[in-house]
Amino acid sequence: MALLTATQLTKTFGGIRAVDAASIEVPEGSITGLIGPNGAGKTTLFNLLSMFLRPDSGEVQFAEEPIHELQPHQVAQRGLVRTFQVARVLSRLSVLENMLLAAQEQTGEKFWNVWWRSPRIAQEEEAQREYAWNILESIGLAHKAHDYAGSLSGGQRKLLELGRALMVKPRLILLDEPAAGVNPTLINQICEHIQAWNRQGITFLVIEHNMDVVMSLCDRVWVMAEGRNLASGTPEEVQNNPLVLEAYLGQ
Ligand SMILES: Nc1ncnc2c1ncn2[C@@H]1O[C@H](COP(=O)(O)OP(=O)(O)OP(=O)(O)O)[C@@H](O)[C@H]1O
Repeated sequence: MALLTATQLTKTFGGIRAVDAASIEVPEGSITGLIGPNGAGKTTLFNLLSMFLRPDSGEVQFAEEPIHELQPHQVAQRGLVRTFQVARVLSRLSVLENMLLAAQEQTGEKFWNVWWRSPRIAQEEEAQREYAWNILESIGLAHKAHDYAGSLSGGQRKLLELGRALMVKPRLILLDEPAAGVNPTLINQICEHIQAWNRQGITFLVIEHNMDVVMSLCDRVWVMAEGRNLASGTPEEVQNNPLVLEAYLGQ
């Protein structure tokens, strides 16, 4: 079953058609890849899928419901969250505080709920704290919980972004370049964490330029070029597709 389906999405910026009638399907339980040369429209497509940008036209269905009229926090409440190419961690807060804030930020929780601590809210906060610890342990960041997020390496920030996305117990995570700027050892660890969470039932759509990562991680890959769909198939099919090679070489 498709968990996410986008049909004929278009987005223009001034004269530039960043996404041009592009479609994509993400099967439930999959790790699906999204690749394409620089400027192909991948990040813009992510923004459209998570409602950070509104499409000029086209439709997005998540869990069989249309979501293209919703706000990003409403999309997150339904279980679709995204990470960013440049990790959006708050450097002057601790790793644990970043985790705790993520759930509130992503689901649009009201500010007064955060400081007006009724016993029920205090209890929920305790449960969230425990959940955050469990995630930090599972992604190997528990020993950094009380360090400033600003002191983390690029790869650890990417892990923290993954952790923050996991805080809202999502069904689907859109991961924007999880391996970019990360050292090879940590790339392997990030891949293992993604696979482990996938086995626990979370679906992933991953933008990635590192082809080794795409090949080892993804069940199926969609290729974009100049805002449009170019190809889709298994990683091997896509890698051997002459159109795909041409799009990359022509860059
Ligand atoms: N806010 C914006 N205003 C104007 N043009 C934009 C905007 N966002 C993206 N674009 C343009 O849209 C096109 C697609 O950009 P996008 O960032 O989606 O590509 P990408 O495939 O994610 O590229 P990369 O792999 O380099 O991150 C590019 O030509 C880009 O310059």
